[in-house]
Amino acid sequence: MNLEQVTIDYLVRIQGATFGYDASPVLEDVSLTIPPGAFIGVVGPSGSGKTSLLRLLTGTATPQRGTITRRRGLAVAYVPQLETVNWNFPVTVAECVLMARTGRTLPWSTRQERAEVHRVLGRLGIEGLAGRHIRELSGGQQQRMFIARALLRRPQLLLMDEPTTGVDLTSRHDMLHLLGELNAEGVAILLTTHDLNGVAAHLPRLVALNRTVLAVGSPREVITGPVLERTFGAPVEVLEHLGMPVVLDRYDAADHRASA
Ligand SMILES: Nc1ncnc2c1ncn2[C@@H]1O[C@H](COP(=O)(O)OP(=O)(O)OP(=O)(O)O)[C@@H](O)[C@H]1O
Repeated sequence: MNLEQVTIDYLVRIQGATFGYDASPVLEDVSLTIPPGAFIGVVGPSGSGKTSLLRLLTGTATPQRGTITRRRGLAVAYVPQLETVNWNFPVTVAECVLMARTGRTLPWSTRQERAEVHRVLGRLGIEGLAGRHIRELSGGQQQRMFIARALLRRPQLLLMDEPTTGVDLTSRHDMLHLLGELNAEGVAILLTTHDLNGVAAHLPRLVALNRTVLAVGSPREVITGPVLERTFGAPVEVLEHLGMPVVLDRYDAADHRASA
């Protein structure tokens, strides 16, 4: 075993990365390491660079300064924000999933490819929707379909942009449960979320991002008044409930003070 094999214990490492779409950077001096088995949530306000960070991780964007090192042969899959998808595209769920693998749809697929699509749809509990048009799915089902597409690539790292936006409470809970299972099976996960109480507080590790990484740690270390104020640029009140941090938005905070 050579020295490199001994010391590389990460899937992706970003060091001092600066990135912008034009002259002004949207990410500046970002350093972040994703170890094998990680389950990380990235939190930050709209426009803070969360999607851009995912683009650096997938390799669809390249930093103007700094480096990104990926473990050799790393399989990365990306689940986009639902609102960026053209849901009128005339395909069924099975076809859409299959296209992620082959670029082709059903008439030209092999029996093995179709069997794999059904296996992965079954794994996500949406096998019964295989023949439906993608437009007919609920938000939670659409997310599952995209996770199915991602899993077909057998990723070691799954990147997800806002996986719980537009889904109801039960679907959000099911989604977190599913992601927890995938993570326990060895898939590293990094997702972005706006939902501090419903999603971020339940993840093992968080990154607070606003143009640069402002904090990395457990929810108790990151979901704090000072870190959130630096990240979101406004005072945030944080309580503790059953050992977990709970963020009060201003409206809730006012109610809380009134009833205290
Ligand atoms: N393709 C693009 N061309 C030019 N500017 C872009 C492009 N994509 C994003 N930006 C800008 O880069 C900044 C960071 O955007 P990004 O989408 O990474 O933030 P975000 O944290 O994911 O936001 P949100 O939470 O709203 O999805 C924003 O100011 C945005 O307007």
